[in-house]
Amino acid sequence: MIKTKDLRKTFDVRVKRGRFRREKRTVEAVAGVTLTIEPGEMVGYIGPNGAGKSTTLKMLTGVLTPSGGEVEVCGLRPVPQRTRLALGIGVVFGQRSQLWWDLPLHESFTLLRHIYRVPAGEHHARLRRCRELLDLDDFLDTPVRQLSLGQRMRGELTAALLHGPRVLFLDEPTIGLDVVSKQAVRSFLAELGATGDVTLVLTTHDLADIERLCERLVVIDHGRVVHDGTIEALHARYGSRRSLVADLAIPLPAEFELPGATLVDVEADRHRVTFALDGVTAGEAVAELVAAVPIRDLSVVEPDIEDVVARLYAG
Ligand SMILES: Nc1ncnc2c1ncn2[C@@H]1O[C@H](COP(=O)(O)OP(=O)(O)OP(=O)(O)O)[C@@H](O)[C@H]1O
Repeated sequence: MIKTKDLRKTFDVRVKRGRFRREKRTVEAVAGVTLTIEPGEMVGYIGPNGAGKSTTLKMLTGVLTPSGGEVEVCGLRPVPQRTRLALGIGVVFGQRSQLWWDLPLHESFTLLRHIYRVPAGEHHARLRRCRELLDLDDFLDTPVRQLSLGQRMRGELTAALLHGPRVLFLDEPTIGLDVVSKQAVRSFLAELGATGDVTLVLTTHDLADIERLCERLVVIDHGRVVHDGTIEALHARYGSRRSLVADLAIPLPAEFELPGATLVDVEADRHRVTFALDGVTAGEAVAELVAAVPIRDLSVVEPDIEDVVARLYAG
């Protein structure tokens, strides 16, 4: 569905040198990205500020002409075939709007139907689905400029989907949303992704979006791909482990050892112990611990995606 080979984008910028001189400098925003994304995949495309994410998305959507390499989306070359590509893709940029500010939301949707020449039946069926899943009915008659950010974002998602795109590009779709709106947007996207009809490419700094939605994570830094795989593979690469946290009824005996796990923390006052599970399942570890000491409470903590991604960015 999406293919890039050694995709590159450079920008020529003028930087100040001394009081009067300006020097030309070339910024390599995307420095050779090779990717294949299959139909129906949900891919998180992340990286630190300035890594080249937006520039990549702009080349995939035909907004920017690549400086080098190859790119194909829905079997089309994005820049020369931009008009045809527009029929096959939907785009949501959290910071920008594709709606008409002075029109009620439903009129924006009607305009989009005419622009994309969507048959009335298809339009109404898709709109009905979005209205149900995104709870649009309370504000369909409200002018876009009066919508809250959460309401507008639900409108943006609908607008991006009404022509039935095969690929949806999302750039920070949950930025600035409160927890309830974030959950609504994430659930909607999860449901959309589960149908397998739409390929999702999601760029975000909110890693909870990625954890909830994306099996595959592509991490870019300084314009280059530094990880392409599952979140689990990233954890494995950095040796991040699950932990077993247990509140004990009595202190842990000094001689106690848990094979395949490492004791990483003891909070003396609460008799709370934390083991990193290196080579043992949570079930085996619990069984060993219960046999040795009475336990009041316990939990298994998954490795934190923020930690592992921060380590990747730092590296
Ligand atoms: N039009 C432009 N002219 C000059 N340099 C640019 C232009 N657009 C982007 N850049 C530079 O290219 C690099 C990548 O920018 P890009 O916006 O793609 O990063 P990003 O990963 O989307 O960052 P962020 O997470 O902050 O949005 C940055 O160094 C940026 O300054």
